[in-house]
This record gives sequence, C-alpha cells and structure tokens, in this order.
Amino acid sequence: MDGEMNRYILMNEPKGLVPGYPKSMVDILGELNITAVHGSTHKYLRGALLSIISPIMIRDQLLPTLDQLVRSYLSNWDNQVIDIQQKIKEMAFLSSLRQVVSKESISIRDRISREFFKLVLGTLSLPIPIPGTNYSRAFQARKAIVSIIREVMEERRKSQETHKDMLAGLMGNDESRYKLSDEQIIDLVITIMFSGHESVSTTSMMALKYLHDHPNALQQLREEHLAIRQRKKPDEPIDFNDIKSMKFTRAVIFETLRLASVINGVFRKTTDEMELNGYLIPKGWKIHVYTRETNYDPSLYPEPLKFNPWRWLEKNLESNNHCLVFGGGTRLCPGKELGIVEISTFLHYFVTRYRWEEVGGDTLLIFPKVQAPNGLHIRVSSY
Ligand code: HEM
Repeated sequence: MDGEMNRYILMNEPKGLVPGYPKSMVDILGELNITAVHGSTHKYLRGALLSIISPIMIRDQLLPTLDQLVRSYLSNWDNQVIDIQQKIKEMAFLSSLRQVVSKESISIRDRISREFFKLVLGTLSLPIPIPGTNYSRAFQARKAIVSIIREVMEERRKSQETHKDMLAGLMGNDESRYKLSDEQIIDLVITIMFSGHESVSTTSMMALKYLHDHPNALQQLREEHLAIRQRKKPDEPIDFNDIKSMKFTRAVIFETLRLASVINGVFRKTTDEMELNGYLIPKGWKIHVYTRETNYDPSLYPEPLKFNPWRWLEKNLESNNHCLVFGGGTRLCPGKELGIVEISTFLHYFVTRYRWEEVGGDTLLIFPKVQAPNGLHIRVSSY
C-alpha cells in the first residue's frame, strides 16, 4: 500500500518484478497476451500496439469512428428510464469492436457480443474447468472469439481489400515494422477489447454519478462542451483539437479515476527471492500493488474523499510520481489517451444533449470492484 514501494515495484520489472495476473486471466486472454509476456517480447508487442493507437491514429482514424458511433448510440434517449451502466458497457464494447474491425463489426456484432461478456466474467474466476462455471464458459467464449477473428483475418487475406482499423494495423503488410504471428494478433485484439472495455465503461459511469451529485462541476463541464458545440454546425463531429481543449473534462476523468479507484491495483510476481523494504519475498510470490491507499493520501490530495476535479487544474498532479491511476513504468497503460478520448467523447454528447436524474435506490459498490450490482437507473430528458 505504500506509495514509494508501489512505485518501486512498477518501475523495476527488469529486477524480476513481472506481471502476476491470475491464471484465469492468462487462460482467457491468451498466453501470448501482452500482460503475460516479459522482456523483449513485451517490448515488441507494446511497440506494435502503440503504433495502432498513437495520437496520429487517434486523430485520423479512431476518433472519427468513435464520434460517429457515440453520436448515433446516444440518439433517442429522451424521456426514458435507462440503466446507464448497461448502456455504457454496451457502447464501450461496440466502440472497441468498431475500432478493431471496422467493416465487419456489423456482421459479427451479435455473435461476438454474446461471447465477449461471458469472457469478461471469467477473467477473474476459479480456474477449474467444470462445465457451467464462469471460468469454463469464458474458456468456451474465448475459443468462439478466436475462431471469429481468425475467420475475419482469412477473409481479409483472400479479398485483398484495404481496411483502416486496428486489425489492419496489426496484420500489416510487407513494409510493416512489426511482424506478429496470427496467435499474437488474436491475443492482442482480445486484450485490447477487454482492457479498454472495463475501465472505460466504469469510469464513464462513475463520472456521471459524481457529476450528478456535484451540480457546480456538471455546470462547468457542460459549459466547456457547449462552447465547443457553439463553434460547430449542428452535426459536425468533434476533432482532436476539441479533445485537447477539454481541460476540465480531463480533470473530471482523473478525479473520477482517483476517487472511485476504478483500478484498485495491479498484480506482480517475483521471478526470484528478493528483499523489499526489509522483508524477504520468496520466489514466485504474488504482489498486489494496491494503489487505492495512495489515491486517498491527504498529503497528495487534501480532503481526499471529496470530489474535487479542480485540484487537477492547479498543480501538475497527473505527472506526480505517485499518480498511478494508469499504472506506471514499462506497463503504463498504452491506451491512456485513447481511453480519455473515449470517455470525453461520451461526456460531450451526453451532457450537451441530455439532463438526467437518478431514479434512486440503486447500490453502488466501489470495492472489490467498482460496479452497480443491479444497474444504475436514470431518467433522461433532452437538454
Ligand atoms: C480509463 C481507462 C483506462 C484505465 C484506467 C486503464 C488502466 C490501466 C492500468 C492501471 C494498467 C497497468 C496494468 C499493470 O501495470 O499491470 C493498464 C495497462 C494496459 N491497458 Fe489500460 N486503462 C484504460 C484504458 C485502456 C484502453 C482504452 C486500452 C486499449 C487499448 C487499454 C489497454 C491496456 C493494455 C493492453 C495494458 C497492458 C500494458 C502492458 O502490459 O504493457 N487500456 N491500463
């Protein structure tokens, strides 16, 4: 829980502090997935991943796709009571599917969505292959998803048609800098969809919750977005410069990540016996780098239990060594900026189109995982 120690662990993977995610996660995301490999293989896979989600790719390819999807997903919500948790999860899934396989996303959507939600459930489960358990269902779902992605890859190779999406970037061509095997591509695609989906949807839901409970923050955020709309024609998409201008939105996202502790920690394991802070940690032991405590450290965040997005505008808190909401070191979230763009785009269209109030009576848990076990129901009306 100690901030210094957490940081030390994240910064020292080469000393033998490698990711130690549970067996269920490795089995379901695949043994070649980026979080399961180390050293030069990790560096190579990470390079390939960063090349398809770079700022230029976000600007030219991913944001336009995302903008179109969010805009149409959020239409016709007026005068409805909706479970915003469920809606956001579906939207985050559809958006990552569209980013990964743009053209085929419509034809494979139903098949892959059924399997994807089973897969997510099994990533943290007891890895005992008994039929009917979450683990076993997720394992079957993984097999189904692998075969769908393989089909798409084969079709693309046959047709020679050009595509502009993440899968096309990973499959590459003769001139590509990164050459990945089909198995590496498939595990990376599954990991991208899994990692992006959970954290982005939970953060979006919690941001709405905090904004609902703090009208002054909502007002400032709405003003930021209305100012962007005023510069545009009614149906004009938002672009990368608009995203860069959303300073207060970014602060709301960081404050949400901190206060809800959307990611409460990350897993590591020792490759050898080692001493940490005077304690001898045996070889192969798991370490849960628990970042929630640092998120609530009053010396870093005065009045830590208060939702105060303005704190992120005053000092350069984002680059503080102890800010680990996106992890740190060689495993710092490669999807950080993409995730922020996704949440910002959702907030942009949501707050400029709608007002909302909670129906009430829903429970929100922030431990062990941030979730609304029975959904978060809100009544939506046009703004
Ligand atoms: C609010 C959004 C997000 C949050 C809070 C978040 C958080 C994190 C954190 C804390 C880690 C570090 C894990 C570790 O050290 O073991 C991580 C890694 C990772 N994230 Fe994100 N993430 C977000 C969005 C995304 C998105 C949109 C993608 C899609 C590309 C993504 C893909 C990944 C991948 C592939 C890794 C593993 C990196 C590696 O092992 O080198 N994340 N994320």
